[in-house]
Amino acid sequence: MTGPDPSSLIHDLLAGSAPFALIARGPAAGEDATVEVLTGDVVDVDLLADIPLMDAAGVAREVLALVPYRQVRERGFVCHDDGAPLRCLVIGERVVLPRAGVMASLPSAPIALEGAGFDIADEEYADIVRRVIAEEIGRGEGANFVIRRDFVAGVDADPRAAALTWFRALLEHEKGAYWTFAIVTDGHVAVGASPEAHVSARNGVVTMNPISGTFRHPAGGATADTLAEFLRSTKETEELFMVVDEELKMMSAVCSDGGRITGPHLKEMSRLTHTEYMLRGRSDLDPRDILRETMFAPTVTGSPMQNACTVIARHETTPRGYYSGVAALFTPNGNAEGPTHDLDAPILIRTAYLVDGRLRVPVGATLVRHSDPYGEVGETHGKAAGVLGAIGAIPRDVPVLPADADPDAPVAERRPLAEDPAIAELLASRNDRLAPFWMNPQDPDGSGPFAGRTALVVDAEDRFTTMLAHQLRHLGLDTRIVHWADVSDTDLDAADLVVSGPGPGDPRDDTARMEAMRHVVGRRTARRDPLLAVCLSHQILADSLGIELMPLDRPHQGLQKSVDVFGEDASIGFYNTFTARVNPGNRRGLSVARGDVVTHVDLEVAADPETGDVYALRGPGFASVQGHLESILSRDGMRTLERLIAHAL
Ligand SMILES: C=C(O[C@@H]1C=C(C(=O)O)C=C[C@H]1O)C(=O)O
Ligand SMILES: NC(=O)CC[C@H](N)C(=O)O
Repeated sequence: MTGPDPSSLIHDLLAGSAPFALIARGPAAGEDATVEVLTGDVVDVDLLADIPLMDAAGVAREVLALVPYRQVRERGFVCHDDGAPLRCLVIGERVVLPRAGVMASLPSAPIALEGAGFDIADEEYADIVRRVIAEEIGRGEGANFVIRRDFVAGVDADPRAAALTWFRALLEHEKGAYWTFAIVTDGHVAVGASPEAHVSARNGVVTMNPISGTFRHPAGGATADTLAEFLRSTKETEELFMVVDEELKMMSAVCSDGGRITGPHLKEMSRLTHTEYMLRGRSDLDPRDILRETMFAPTVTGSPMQNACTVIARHETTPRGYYSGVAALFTPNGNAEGPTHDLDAPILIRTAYLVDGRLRVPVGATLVRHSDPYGEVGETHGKAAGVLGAIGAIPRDVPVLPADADPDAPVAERRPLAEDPAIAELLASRNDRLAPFWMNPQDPDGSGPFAGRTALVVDAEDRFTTMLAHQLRHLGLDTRIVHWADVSDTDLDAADLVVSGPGPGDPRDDTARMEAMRHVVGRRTARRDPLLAVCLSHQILADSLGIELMPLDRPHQGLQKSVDVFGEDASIGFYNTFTARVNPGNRRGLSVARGDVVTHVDLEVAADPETGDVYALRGPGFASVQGHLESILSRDGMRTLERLIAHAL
């Protein structure tokens, strides 16, 4: 490769004052590995739509944007607002250099840290985990939430030198990163090795890469046995499924074909191994719109995503800055039609920030119903360790050789554990549980059984509605989604089918949202107009029929279960903390818990024979379901959805 001499270029970056970005995409090794060196001017903008992709003459140009977490306000979501700018490096020059040459030119003298440690103590973090499980998941606020803590230290070094030193250290000591990068702008340094691509768009193909499930390597490194044990963990498996569901909601919002999943794969890093899926679909949206619709990943926020922002604001006391935002590279693609730019956007995790002599390395863990508080504490240490080890804040991992190893033998690159047949088998077997609808290519002909009819989906702040809408379209329905606050009676009365959606919270509350959903359900049933009520709306419907609502002993947030739905077994995904409950044994009947208030004499109840938990209801013109037929966890989702709609219509 020809090009400028890496050492003089690095020297200029170090000595100069202009902003720059260094990006190493893909695996650390390999002869054709490169580093992209980007320089240009910095512009701070307010909104994603303001990212200046065109110059004054209307010519497409390349832009690298640092998108802070506070940008969720664009979606109407809440956050602690620190005013972190949406910072754009409008690229004037791009140079691509061989990685080895750049590495050799980067500084390596250690950067001293002072007063290093976590801002939130381990015990305090464990308490937060307990509170989130009890007060959020335990009150139906959602299935999984990511709460962060920050490793902080004082740094008395030149920020540019620190940036280049840490960038080198990450290239040397971390592996498996999607992007290793250093972004230096006035007064702000961000250096990281992020494993996770949030979203990319290339030639009309959108890809998302949910990563969840974290295996902390034991001393001496991961082995097939220890990894297999991790892969068998229900918690880790369900955690990954939950974030795939949440990202499929985003894919269904931006892709005409909803998105298809492949995987699971392993992401093997220096001290951790993660599990991941890839989601792919087609979209011709402007990449800035794709980014807005997908802000931000559930793997770093939670689900349902909007309420996760509220939960984060309740349990984190300081603003996130860029943590869990993205670095978004918009590159002109020269296409004559469609979007002018491709997008590549890693999530800003495993990243060190240096501002005003303070180092900050934020890190979070996904908290789910069966999280162990100290397990999650350990996970935050494990995730921070990749960056902290590389920058010398904690000891670097020294590879431990087996006792019988020949110390003089050349160090062989270890075979990826993903190639171990037992591991490959364990990974592949995860898909047996999942919905074929989201795994297989879908034929998009739209001539399903309900063609010619309209559906209105009412969103109660859980974007499972986008997946439902996609499935409804697949079944032939002409489908529109409307937010609960925007739905009019005229809209409600006009649709052939109303699908009243799921949502966070206690269905017995009297918030404006719950009242609005009660109105939707009440109006459709009173008029005997076809209604399908899902999860929260199913609970609201049950309540209106006099069936009692109560919290489950243990939340079913992100749980897969095979249940009887009116005489057919169906494997369905559940995301509920509350349940409607009839007297056990009363599988189909009229006598419900508050027996004499039943308003529909021909109500059918599909309930658990042991607990009396109501899984589905049907009556004249309506059907409802506690589970999420749209979830990847619902292997029998499509079939059951079609049956219930056929009944309601
Ligand atoms: C939240 C972080 O990482 C995310 C959470 C993961 C998990 O909980 O298993 C795994 C990878 C990332 O998607 C972080 O590094 O701060
Ligand atoms: N997904 C949902 O609609 C959940 C409903 C309700 N918030 C519960 O937890 O039970």
